[in-house]
Amino acid sequence: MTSTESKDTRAPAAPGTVGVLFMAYGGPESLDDMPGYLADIRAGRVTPQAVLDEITNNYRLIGGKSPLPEFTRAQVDATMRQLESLGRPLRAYIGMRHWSPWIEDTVRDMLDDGIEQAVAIVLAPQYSSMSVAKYQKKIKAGLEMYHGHIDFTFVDAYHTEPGYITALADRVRAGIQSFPEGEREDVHVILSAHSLPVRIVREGDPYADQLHETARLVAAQAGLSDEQWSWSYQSAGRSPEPWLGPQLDEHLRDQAAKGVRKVVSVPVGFVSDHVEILFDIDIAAQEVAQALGMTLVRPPALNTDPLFIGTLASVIARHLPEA
Ligand SMILES: C=CC1=C(C)c2cc3[nH]c(cc4nc(cc5[nH]c(cc1n2)c(C)c5CCC(=O)O)C(CCC(=O)O)=C4C)c(C)c3C=C
Ligand SMILES: [Fe+2]
Ligand SMILES: [Fe+2]
Repeated sequence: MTSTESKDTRAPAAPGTVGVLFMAYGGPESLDDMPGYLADIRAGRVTPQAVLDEITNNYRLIGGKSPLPEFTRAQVDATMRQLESLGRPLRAYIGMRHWSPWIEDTVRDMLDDGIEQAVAIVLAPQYSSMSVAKYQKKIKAGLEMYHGHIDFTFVDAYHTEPGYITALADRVRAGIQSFPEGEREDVHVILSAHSLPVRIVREGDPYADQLHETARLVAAQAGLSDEQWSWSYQSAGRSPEPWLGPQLDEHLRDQAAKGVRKVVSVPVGFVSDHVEILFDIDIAAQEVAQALGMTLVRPPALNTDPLFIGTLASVIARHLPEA
């Protein structure tokens, strides 16, 4: 069954069918969704009007909605097609953390379908108490809310999976090759990911370490020397406490001060196009780079790259209960 099949037309699952629950951040499907979407992300705290206006405008500039739900559905369908070769009865489900289809509602659908065993994976390769752990808590909340039991196996992280690393290294190489041959030696690669409050990492969160591990593997596989690449965070939230840095805009300024004029930007923590790439890099960071006299190239996001889809399929296959 594909991820797009409607709940109304879905038959009960055959006995022994294993549910595969793909979870993603969620995104507004129109500008009207913005206040509700932000209220959920901000856990009900009122979003100041200026912040709401700014973020709404960012979405307007990338087409008035988040492309994340569509890319998520495409990733899920492609992964399930690969998993068909296992010859096992599997059924795909999608649950979003901050927008519909909400994880809790999807868990209810799984219970209604008679699913008893399931694998849950987040479309984010690095584990954090602020991301993956929160998705997993929502599954537990759904089971409590609907008074059911499903034996879930959780995928916590897959940040060193070879297919994922190769797909990113391919992007680094493609970005460098987009410059004329004689200029490629001067290209600097910036690998980045969503920032997190410093406090969370000080409390022992593995997110930053896992990101650095991913980045080192990607740089090594792309054959970059230590001078040819650097690390940056991006998309820090608008809260007063310190977030992990350097932020992409200040990092670009530092690199420009060192004489860098050609940049390849590869966000490694995001697996599909959404506002943190399409606005934060393609518009905001691009503007900073241009003002600094830099050329910034951002290769395509992973989306349905076969290497990445193969990674998802293999990670899920390894977490399936014994047949
Ligand atoms: C590991 C941590 C986080 C990841 C990964 C992440 C991905 C991610 N975020 C957005 C969009 C928004 N995030 C916002 C706030 C926000 N994000 C995180 C953490 C991660 N996000 C935190 C801790 C916060 C702060 C929440 C709070 O209590 O205020 C926001 C709100 C506006 C803002 O503060 O900038 C948006 C929008 C996407 C699309 C995404 C990856 C798919
Ligand atoms: Fe976020
Ligand atoms: Fe964010």
